[in-house]
Amino acid sequence: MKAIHFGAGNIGRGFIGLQLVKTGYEVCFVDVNSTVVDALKARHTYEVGYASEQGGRERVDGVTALNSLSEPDQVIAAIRDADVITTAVGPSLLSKIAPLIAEGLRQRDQQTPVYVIACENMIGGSKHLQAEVAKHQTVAENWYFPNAAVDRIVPLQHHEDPLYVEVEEFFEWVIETTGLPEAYPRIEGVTYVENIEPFIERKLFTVNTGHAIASYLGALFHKETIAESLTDPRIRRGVQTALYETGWLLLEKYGFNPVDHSAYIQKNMKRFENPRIHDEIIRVARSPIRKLSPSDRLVKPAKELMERGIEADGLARGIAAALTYFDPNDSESSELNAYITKYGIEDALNAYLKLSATDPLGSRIIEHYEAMQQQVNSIA
Ligand SMILES: NC(=O)C1=CN([C@@H]2O[C@H](COP(=O)(O)OP(=O)(O)OC[C@H]3O[C@@H](n4cnc5c(N)ncnc54)[C@H](O)[C@@H]3O)[C@@H](O)[C@H]2O)C=CC1
Ligand SMILES: O=P(O)(O)OC[C@H]1O[C@](O)(CO)[C@@H](O)[C@@H]1O
Repeated sequence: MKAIHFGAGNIGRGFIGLQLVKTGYEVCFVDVNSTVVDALKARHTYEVGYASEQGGRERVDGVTALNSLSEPDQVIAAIRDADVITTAVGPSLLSKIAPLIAEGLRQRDQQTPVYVIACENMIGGSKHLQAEVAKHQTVAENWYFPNAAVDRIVPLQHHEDPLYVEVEEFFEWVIETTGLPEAYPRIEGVTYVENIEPFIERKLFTVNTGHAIASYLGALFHKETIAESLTDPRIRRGVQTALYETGWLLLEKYGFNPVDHSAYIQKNMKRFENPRIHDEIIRVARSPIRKLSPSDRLVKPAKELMERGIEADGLARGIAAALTYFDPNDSESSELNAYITKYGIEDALNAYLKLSATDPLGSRIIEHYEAMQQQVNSIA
């Protein structure tokens, strides 16, 4: 059994590659980072460490890698032979890897099924990748693109060994089975469900909404990590408020049990506070334009709540904080900041969040944004 995994980064090595190897796949990582690719090719093994009370390390053996920039033909050949293709490159890069995947799929024996699973923080990731592949190649009937949700906190890594990756112990990987043949491959640790929507929204609107707001409020109050942010009652309250709002929405939409969902929120607050994980604000806050887009973790639940006549003030505050965020090393943050400086907050709301300053959510965001501007000046 062969698997190709695009993106030998933190979640690629620390979660997806690990589970594939545990299942018995020979895993070939594809990446553009030559340090990581060369080390994987030379050693064929790496270690995953656990940031938990028990700690411990696991060896991931029998892996190799290819560089998609310098070895595109080899990547295409590897796709020809693969049973499963997974990705963890970041949502905005799926369009970049799609041509190579399309060419590899085109060259396959068309009788053999293949499963392509995007493991990205986005709703409908695999179907989005399928649409990107379809721009280059007609998608055959037995190329399956089941949507997935992946959850494990893997912070930025700062080790001498470029392959070592430290992860939290908790993980959840959910794959949608609707439309798959009976004999779809089972991956160790994966939960298979017929309808992924409740799972991906529960995860995105809790783990990712809470994390994002902790990061943007954290940046506003000059914190360095998520755990540090949550020791500040102003930030903690902001995160909890937003999570009870998204919780209300999830209960309305999917009929989750309120007691179970409250426990899920508290479990995630504990994950954010894990003292063994140094999760830097810059990682969790990265790509604010994507995180502020109408289909992502902040604006989507806020809009859906307001449409139901339910308050979303905590989310509005989190969104405002995201609009104040600035990291000069993050291209999206730089773009957003330059846009706000040039055209003002109302136009930015329109251009990036697809919200008008006069609608109830837009006007709440602007009120918070203006209050925060004063706060920025007073705590600077
Ligand atoms: N780190 C985490 O805790 C989690 C991350 N995710 C998702 O996984 C995805 C990756 O996140 P991370 O692993 O944290 O990021 P990362 O930056 O550590 O890994 C991304 C990898 O993709 C590689 N890459 C970039 N362009 C490429 C290309 N054209 N072809 C092949 N590889 C390419 C990069 O060199 C890097 O090694 C994101 O969508 C993220 O939302 C999901 C759950 C948890
Ligand atoms: O990877 P993204 O979408 O930029 O967002 C970072 C988020 O993803 C995770 O790494 C995993 O869901 C969270 O820890 C964090 O909230």
